[in-house]
Amino acid sequence: MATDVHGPVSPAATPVAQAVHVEGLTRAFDGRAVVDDLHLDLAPGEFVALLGRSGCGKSTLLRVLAGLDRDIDGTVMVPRRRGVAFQAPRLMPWKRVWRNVLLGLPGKPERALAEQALEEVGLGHRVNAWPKTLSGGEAQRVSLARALVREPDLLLLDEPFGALDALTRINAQRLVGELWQRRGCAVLLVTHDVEEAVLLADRVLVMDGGRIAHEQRVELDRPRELTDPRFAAIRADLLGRLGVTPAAQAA
Ligand SMILES: Nc1ncnc2c1ncn2[C@@H]1O[C@H](COP(=O)(O)OP(=O)(O)OP(=O)(O)O)[C@@H](O)[C@H]1O
Repeated sequence: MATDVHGPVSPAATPVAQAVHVEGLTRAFDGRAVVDDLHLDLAPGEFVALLGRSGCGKSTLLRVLAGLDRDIDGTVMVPRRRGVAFQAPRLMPWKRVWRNVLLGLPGKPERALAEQALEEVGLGHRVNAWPKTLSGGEAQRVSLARALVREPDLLLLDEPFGALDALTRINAQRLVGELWQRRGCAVLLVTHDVEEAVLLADRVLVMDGGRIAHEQRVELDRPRELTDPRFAAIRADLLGRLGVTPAAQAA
């Protein structure tokens, strides 16, 4: 796996067999460290969800891992092949769907690549559509196809289902779970939704104070059942760590 390194490489950070290796990462804005001496490793093919209160630095961390923000201290090692999808699909309205999927790829990529990726997200019939004719869920799937067309070893998802209605969201979650199992890439999913995190991830991280404050492995078989008491227990524990009281959970 070809690796990108941002920041100085410390002797300890020789290319370990990890999809992500972060050592002592700090990102400050106006003298305030939003990410503060953070350490993080993701194994190849591991699905990790990242939770945390609003403003705790999740998106900042994701942008650094995506290589969109390099104004950092510490060391970040990530695969060269990365795909990113954000809450807003960020499609270019003047380009047809297939061209949006190929956006930013080097050289002159074949249209067939976009068609394949769109097929994979269930949008084979929308290849020629204009973005404005897509539903919110479809636009989000185009954005996923754009991430997949890069054959990523690491998929970075920043609340990709945040703006979707409940039913579309459930379908999108299922799709991401299937894509992950088929592709075998590592995934880091930033979400506010504890249930979504426990449903999809091998490991759930809670960020607080600019660091990973808690880590929870989810060792339940897939597909996971919301009604499984073990699921409910993990969910309740994570909600508690996010400051949601048992009374509020029951409401
Ligand atoms: N470019 C920037 N300039 C100044 N401050 C910033 C910048 N980007 C982020 N911040 C600040 O960093 C903090 C963390 O922001 P970030 O978006 O990473 O949080 P988050 O955990 O993703 O929040 P949310 O869950 O609400 O999306 C916030 O206080 C935010 O205002």
